[in-house]
Amino acid sequence: MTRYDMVVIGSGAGLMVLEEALKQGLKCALVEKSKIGGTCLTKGCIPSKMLVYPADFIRDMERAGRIGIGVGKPELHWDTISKNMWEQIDFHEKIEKNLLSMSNLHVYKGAGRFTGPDSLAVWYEDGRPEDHISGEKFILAAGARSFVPDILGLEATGYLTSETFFGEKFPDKPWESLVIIGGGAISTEFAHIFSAFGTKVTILARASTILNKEEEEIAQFVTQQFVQSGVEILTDVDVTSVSKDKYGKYVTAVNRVTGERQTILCQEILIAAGVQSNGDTLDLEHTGVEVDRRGWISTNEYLETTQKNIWALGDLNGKYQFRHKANYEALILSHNLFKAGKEKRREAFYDVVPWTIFTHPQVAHVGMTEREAQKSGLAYKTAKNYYSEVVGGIAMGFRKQDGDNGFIKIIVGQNKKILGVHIVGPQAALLLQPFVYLMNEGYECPQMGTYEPISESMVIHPSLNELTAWVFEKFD
Ligand SMILES: Cc1cc2nc3c(=O)[nH]c(=O)nc-3n(C[C@H](O)[C@H](O)[C@H](O)COP(=O)(O)OP(=O)(O)OC[C@H]3O[C@@H](n4cnc5c(N)ncnc54)[C@H](O)[C@@H]3O)c2cc1C
Ligand SMILES: NC(=O)c1ccc[n+]([C@@H]2O[C@H](COP(=O)([O-])OP(=O)(O)OC[C@H]3O[C@@H](n4cnc5c(N)ncnc54)[C@H](O)[C@@H]3O)[C@@H](O)[C@H]2O)c1
Repeated sequence: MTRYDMVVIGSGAGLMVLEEALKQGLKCALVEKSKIGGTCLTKGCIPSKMLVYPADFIRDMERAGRIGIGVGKPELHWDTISKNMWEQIDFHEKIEKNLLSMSNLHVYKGAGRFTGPDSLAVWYEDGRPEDHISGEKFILAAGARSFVPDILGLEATGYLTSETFFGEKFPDKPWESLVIIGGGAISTEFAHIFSAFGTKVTILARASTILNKEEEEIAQFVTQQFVQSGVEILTDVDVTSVSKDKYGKYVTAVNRVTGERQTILCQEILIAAGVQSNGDTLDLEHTGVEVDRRGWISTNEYLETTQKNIWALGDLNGKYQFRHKANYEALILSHNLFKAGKEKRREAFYDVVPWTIFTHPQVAHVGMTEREAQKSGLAYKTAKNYYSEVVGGIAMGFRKQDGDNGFIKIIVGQNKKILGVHIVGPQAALLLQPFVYLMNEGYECPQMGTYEPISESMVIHPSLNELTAWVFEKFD
């Protein structure tokens, strides 16, 4: 049995810790059962944004008349759009080649499961005999996978998840109609993409609104914009069954409040009902690693699990599922493992986690919603400003009475402390990011006037903010 100084399971943000370990000259193993690069690169943030941008462009063209530009009906070149997207996904091959050339690293392309607190079996899909390895330290970065609700007829009818969409079920052309089950981030990004590409989209959401983690006014605003663009939204519904015949797929949903039943005919069904931990694939019962009742691995502020030689980061610990959050944790862990003495260890904080839903209009979020501020009992005040109130927005064609006139809403506590910021409209991610830096100043970053609030903050991924924030990593 080969023994390693460090074994990393999962090649998303896990790669960042691995790279640091390799730089230190440690003998390392990487265990990855799928494409190297993880969800973000191969089936998440990056390929989805290669589709979002063309969809944004179509929506901008549609409103160009307001600023005095005439354009014809946009023509969709699906081959070009798909090619650009697959080029990004295929980057995993380059990363793998590079890793394979490293002398102090062995890459195991299989599924890892613990056989003891410091030993792992690697199982291969192609039937090769298992490998057995052991390690001094283990980094769990195995992420999460789509949660598929138990719906009558679903398996027999067939459906997509983000994993199969960015895989074997990628369509030859946009569907004529699509039902999306779920009303969160994936749902609203895919609804934007495919409605702009001409697909008739219906969203079936269990909650009383789509985007139910967002500021209520913003969820309503996006709902109105979607309806305006022809997206049908049914909220408060339970999907009870699906079936198919020669005309297509049928999705039946029952309103949880009124009991009304509705059946929708569509060409394809996308499940976007949240994610579940991949912790259950790791046979953690052979270790002392504790998981919570939903299977997320419990970690403390140092990303330590309850087993002293095992750390966990990213989606797997259930604390916000964003790539920039996983990166933040990977940097903290690398620092603590390789650069710090015990007393100088960095702690992970989750008070200032920003995100952007790249739907249309874009939605950006950091800190508390007003409802959360109310619940907290803190004294607070709010303020709103609309795109139509500033020349930049007016020049983009926004007027007070326009239905798509987006806004920023801030929630501020005592002593001018920023509690929450929510933006809906063009470039929301870019507009939000400075608030993230401010919210971190004097908290994560003790000295004022340095670039630390930028370099130490989470930077919304994948947004153009990375252009300005990552420059601090490029010193000669
Ligand atoms: C469609 C979509 C769009 C998204 N868009 C955004 C976005 O715009 N911005 C954003 O910040 N986040 C986005 N996310 C979320 C983001 O992708 C995740 O938060 C992030 O990738 C998590 O990184 P990770 O390193 O924790 O896990 P992952 O990147 O998921 O890596 C885990 C890896 O572990 C492997 N693995 C799992 N179990 C085992 C095992 N037993 N043995 C071996 N290997 C194993 C998996 O194959 C996987 O490659 C999106 C997600 C999806 C699905
Ligand atoms: N731009 C981004 O940062 C981005 C984009 C896409 C995905 N993501 C991440 O990926 C993860 C997965 O995205 P997601 O959209 O699947 O999850 P999500 O948690 O954002 O949304 C899931 C939604 O589905 C609803 N739901 C659950 N079960 C349902 C059912 N049976 N029927 C109808 N609705 C149901 C939930 O109420 C929830 O609103 C998220 O955690 C998110 O953080 C991020």
